[in-house]
Amino acid sequence: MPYRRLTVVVTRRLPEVVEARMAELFDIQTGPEDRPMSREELVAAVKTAEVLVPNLRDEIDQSLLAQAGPQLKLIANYGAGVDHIDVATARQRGILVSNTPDVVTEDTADMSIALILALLRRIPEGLARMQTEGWEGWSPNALQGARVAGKQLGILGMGRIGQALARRANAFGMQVHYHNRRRLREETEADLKARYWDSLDQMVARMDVISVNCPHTPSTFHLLNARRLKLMKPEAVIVNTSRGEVIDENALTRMLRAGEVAGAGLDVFGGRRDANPRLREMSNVVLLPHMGSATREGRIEMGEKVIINIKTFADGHRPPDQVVPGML
Ligand SMILES: NC(=O)C1=CN([C@@H]2O[C@H](COP(=O)(O)OP(=O)(O)OC[C@H]3O[C@@H](n4cnc5c(N)ncnc54)[C@H](O)[C@@H]3O)[C@@H](O)[C@H]2O)C=CC1
Ligand SMILES: O=C(O)C(=O)CO
Repeated sequence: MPYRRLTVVVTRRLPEVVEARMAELFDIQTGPEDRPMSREELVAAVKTAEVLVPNLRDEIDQSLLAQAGPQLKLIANYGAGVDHIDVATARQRGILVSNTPDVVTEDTADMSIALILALLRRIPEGLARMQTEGWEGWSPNALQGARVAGKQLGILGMGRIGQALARRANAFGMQVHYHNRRRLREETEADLKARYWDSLDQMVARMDVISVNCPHTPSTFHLLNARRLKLMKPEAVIVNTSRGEVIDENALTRMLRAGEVAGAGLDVFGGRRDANPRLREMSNVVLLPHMGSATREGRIEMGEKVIINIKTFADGHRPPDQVVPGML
């Protein structure tokens, strides 16, 4: 039987090589400009697409899915996190959801470790000083940071990225701890030299660095709320490359201002909006514009994953990276 080309709507421009390969395999539609789709455009997309390729900027919620036509069968997300997609509603409507894990793991773990180094070693302050004042010469008391080796790192969410971070932290001589929905196998723990904490509170209270690496789900929303953040040692810092919603950002901002938390390195912000403006004013805060997985290689591999998920589905099989409710 000849292969029927699926109608695939891609909500945002992807790397050229990915779009070119998609165009060979599918009937693809992308906007002429590189900008997020408006709500009206998204509604039009779910009415015509057999496969929708959204990204984390697109809110694929219940009301959008209610307007989807019966032809929509797969949402092949360009990205690992799927907290912008109502996976349960999609399932009820017989729409499969897939994502792009693994290919974002190493790059995002690099960014977590980069934020840890930046904070502990005060790299942004050094950069800013060079840019504004230039170098005034070496001084024993200038810009003393904290030694990375020997610090206790607590990883919240020991999945793919959490484990890749643990390996990096080992190489830097940090002591690795973790809290996860499920405890890892003994051999994996030994391999990662990681100590498991059943109690998140107890782990938070003892760490020098906390790294957030769990997905945003109903059970992780504000998992690090004001009460838990208050348990942190005042000299401890926190980094987040997962999703902003896992931390109560307003509580964190207040505590950073009050000196109750020593520093924060944030790649992600609640609701995927801009960071609290107060955070921008603080020298002990490092903000990045959600660039944890942003490498040329990674963005192409994410596209390749999307293609494999669609192609496998088109061939009558389940996409290899299918996401089901409750899985994350
Ligand atoms: N900043 C960036 O550019 C990127 C951010 N991400 C974010 O990182 C997240 C994690 O990615 P992966 O490591 O690939 O996911 P993963 O699914 O491999 O690992 C997540 C871990 O969190 C754990 N977890 C889930 N709920 C929990 C809870 N309530 N308490 C404790 N642990 C819990 C899971 O058991 C799992 O071990 C993604 O969901 C995404 O939001 C992913 C890629 C790039
Ligand atoms: O994949 C994700 O979830 C991201 O945040 C961007 O790569």
